[in-house]
Amino acid sequence: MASFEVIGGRTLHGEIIPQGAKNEALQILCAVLLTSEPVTISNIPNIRDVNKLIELLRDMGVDVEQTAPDTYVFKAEDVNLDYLSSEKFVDQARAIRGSVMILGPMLARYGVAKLPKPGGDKIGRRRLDTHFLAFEKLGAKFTYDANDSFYHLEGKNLKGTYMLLDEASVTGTANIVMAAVLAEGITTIYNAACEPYLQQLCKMLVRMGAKISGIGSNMLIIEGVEKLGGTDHRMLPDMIEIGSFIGLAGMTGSEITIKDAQIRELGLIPDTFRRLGINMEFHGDDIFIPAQDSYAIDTYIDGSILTVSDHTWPGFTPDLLSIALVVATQAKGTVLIHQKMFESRLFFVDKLIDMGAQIILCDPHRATVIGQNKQVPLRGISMTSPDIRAGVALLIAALSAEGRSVIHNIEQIDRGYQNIDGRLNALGAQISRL
Ligand SMILES: CC(=O)N[C@H]1[C@@H](OP(=O)(O)OP(=O)(O)OC[C@H]2O[C@@H](n3ccc(=O)[nH]c3=O)[C@H](O)[C@@H]2O)O[C@H](CO)[C@@H](O)[C@@H]1O
Ligand SMILES: C=C(OP(=O)(O)O)C(=O)O
Repeated sequence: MASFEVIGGRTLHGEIIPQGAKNEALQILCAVLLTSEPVTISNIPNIRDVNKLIELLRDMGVDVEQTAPDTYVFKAEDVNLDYLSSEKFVDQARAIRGSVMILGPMLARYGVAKLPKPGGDKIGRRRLDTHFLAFEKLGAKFTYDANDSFYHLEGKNLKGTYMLLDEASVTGTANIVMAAVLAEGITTIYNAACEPYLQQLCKMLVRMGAKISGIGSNMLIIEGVEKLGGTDHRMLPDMIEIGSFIGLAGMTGSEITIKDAQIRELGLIPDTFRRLGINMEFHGDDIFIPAQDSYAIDTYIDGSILTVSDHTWPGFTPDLLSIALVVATQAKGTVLIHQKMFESRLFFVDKLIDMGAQIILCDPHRATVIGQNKQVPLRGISMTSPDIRAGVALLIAALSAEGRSVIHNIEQIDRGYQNIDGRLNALGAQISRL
């Protein structure tokens, strides 16, 4: 288990370029399985989860060539179906959440797919029913083996149909879209998730020859085609990393410019941090966050306490609530953080309380944060990162705190943030890998 040692209390200064989006990358990489032609993908983040998925694809028989540090060409001509029965496949698929999205493309192209329970953050129940109910609607036969937690799918002739998803699952929608593009006839997916990740996936599939309308809305209409061809695709900047940097700047009183942030794709992220008191200016597509000695949480128009809660897109993403929470601990004012989707994502507040933050964990989903207006700084402690976003929230807390902190289990952070210590040290942070 690797750790970061962080010497807090330093202000940072300078420009930072966000990495390519992790959750988009996981979808886009799986889509290369849909064609035998080359697919060139650029702005691929160099992070653990993405590298693991690339390795998995290579081991499945996909030809993978790295042509630049962030660019790869994939050619899925000879996919080895037997590999899905190997022990190595089980280990690889169990290590990341993104592996679940090989199911749709494999089913669509080869009529068969299987997967053990995928990995990802342990942040509460993460059911996959939406995926399998939809595959069944397309005509696939689904079985679940409870002994080894293996999901099996079979179906050579998928047929388009109307479906109303039981929830707007992000990876679920990606999986269904990737199965439907090669199904016969028309598939209508209502209550589809519509995050920028999915919009990017759909746009890429259209460039490959798919027929998809309604992109960006919660109703996707897909007319199946016989085959798809190759394409080029460039990943958007990671909106969760951008939100994390906005929070970091506010909390540490730093002046930071986030370069080429593709602001129109950020939805409510900038405004949510503004309501927590963080000033920012848009200079073209750059976000400039000036140094602030203090910042104040907004109230509602009637003066009542602000709530920051997650929602499916275009609502505020659940992946930034932990960052919003940590930012609030040093703001002036009070906020209720309401994590509606996941039931175990707020428990990391214990560590912030140990650092001196004023937080009441009301129940697993809600925490009231009473900001200390930078009058009482957090103090450095030793702590363990429970999940990727809590890990970065703790890193931000440690960077703002007085003294030395040690964060254990930083593999969680490395899952989704490329060389975070090197990039933040270049802005003046003091983070060492132990
Ligand atoms: C690899 C990847 O892309 N992971 C993201 C993806 O995970 P993932 O696709 O696994 O998450 P889902 O969208 O399926 O659902 C997340 C959780 O929210 C619940 N739920 C979902 C939709 C809904 O309308 N109501 C509801 O309560 C689900 O029951 C589940 O517990 O989307 C999540 C929700 O944005 C993000 O946190 C993850 O970072
Ligand atoms: C929960 C997350 O990732 P995963 O779905 O890969 O666990 C996340 O990116 O915040």
